[in-house]
Amino acid sequence: MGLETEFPSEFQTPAAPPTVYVDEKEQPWDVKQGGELKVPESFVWPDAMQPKVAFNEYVDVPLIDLAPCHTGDEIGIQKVVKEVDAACREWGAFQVINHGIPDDVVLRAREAMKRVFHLPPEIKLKAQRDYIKNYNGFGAGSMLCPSKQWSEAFQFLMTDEAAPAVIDDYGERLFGDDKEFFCNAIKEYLIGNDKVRLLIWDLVIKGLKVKNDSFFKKYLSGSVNKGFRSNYYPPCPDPSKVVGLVVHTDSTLGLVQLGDVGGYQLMKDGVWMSVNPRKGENTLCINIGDYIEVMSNNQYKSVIHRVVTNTEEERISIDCVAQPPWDFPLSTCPELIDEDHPQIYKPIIGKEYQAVKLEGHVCRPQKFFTVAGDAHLELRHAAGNVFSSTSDPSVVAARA
Ligand SMILES: O=C(O)CCC(=O)C(=O)O
Ligand SMILES: [Fe+2]
Repeated sequence: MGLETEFPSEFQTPAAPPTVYVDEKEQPWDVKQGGELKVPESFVWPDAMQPKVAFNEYVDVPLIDLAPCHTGDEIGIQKVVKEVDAACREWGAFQVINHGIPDDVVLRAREAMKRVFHLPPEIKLKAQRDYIKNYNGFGAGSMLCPSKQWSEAFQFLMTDEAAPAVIDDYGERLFGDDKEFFCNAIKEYLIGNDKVRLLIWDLVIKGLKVKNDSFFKKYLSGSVNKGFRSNYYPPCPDPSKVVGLVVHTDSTLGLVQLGDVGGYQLMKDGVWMSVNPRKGENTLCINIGDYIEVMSNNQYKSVIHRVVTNTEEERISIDCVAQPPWDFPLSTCPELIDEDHPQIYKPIIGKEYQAVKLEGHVCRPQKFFTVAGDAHLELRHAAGNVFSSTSDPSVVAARA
């Protein structure tokens, strides 16, 4: 079945799709060497890029209670706006409770994804990622990273109108006649996420004190593409040598359900920190993303993050995003540019921006569109991300 949301034709010839583990007979995490589970050599990352902070050396990122936004308590809402504003400026990420997605909806979505990731490779192959058309389906952790990550992911990007058919199609391929649980769980979860996204978006506009909010509102109007992405990180015999998900920033506002197991790490002031997933508390982790960083003239930060693994427990996360059509002109809100706050970013079309990311510049590709040229390149290196292109020697070494 054709999916409505396809990449523009410029994207349809990616240089080389990364390895898709699901097409191998055995998954790397199940391969025994001499009777013991070991990390295959091809998964070992260069020293400088190996994670040094453990999955459970937790820090608390700002935790914001959204309850007042549901009761309409004006004083409470003002407090939430201030908290969100401070978190976006300092961290680029925060966790929320009382976001409005009921516990049982979250649990069903998580259970559905657990069933998906536990399917045998030959079934997953039926939903293999389509690297030519739209990057939807099953595949290696990050499609932006040519090195092997200790994870796999299932994702799709689609318009609201296309969503039910896309989900039914994947349900059929993965579960046949038993697809109902999966389909209902994912559809319900997406509806819940839409409401939270609009709420956060509103708080962002209030926090930035923008008088004419149409600049921001345009972003989420019209034929918006919704993205669903679930990541699976199996236990790893040696987490110090591998990367679960490569260092990156999210393009757009991301609502990440971190699950109960640590592993999500963000970088703040040049230091990696493991975010406490707050087991059992029904939180969402909000990543501000690059687009809002650009729209806000760098007042709100797009958080640099990655995922590390552990030896004991598998980890599943679910990340939902929304983005305007590919020809959306990404630019800075005119109200947020003045003498004291000169424009940081050149305007760019959404698809050009994505093309830069897909080329392998996986983390804050600012060098391509800051007014000041290369000024922000340092950041990528500070994040330990030395991928500047797929011909980068360290990448080639890591792939060999
Ligand atoms: O697995 C996680 O916790 C985060 C996943 C993530 O960063 C992503 O899907 O962009
Ligand atoms: Fe991310």
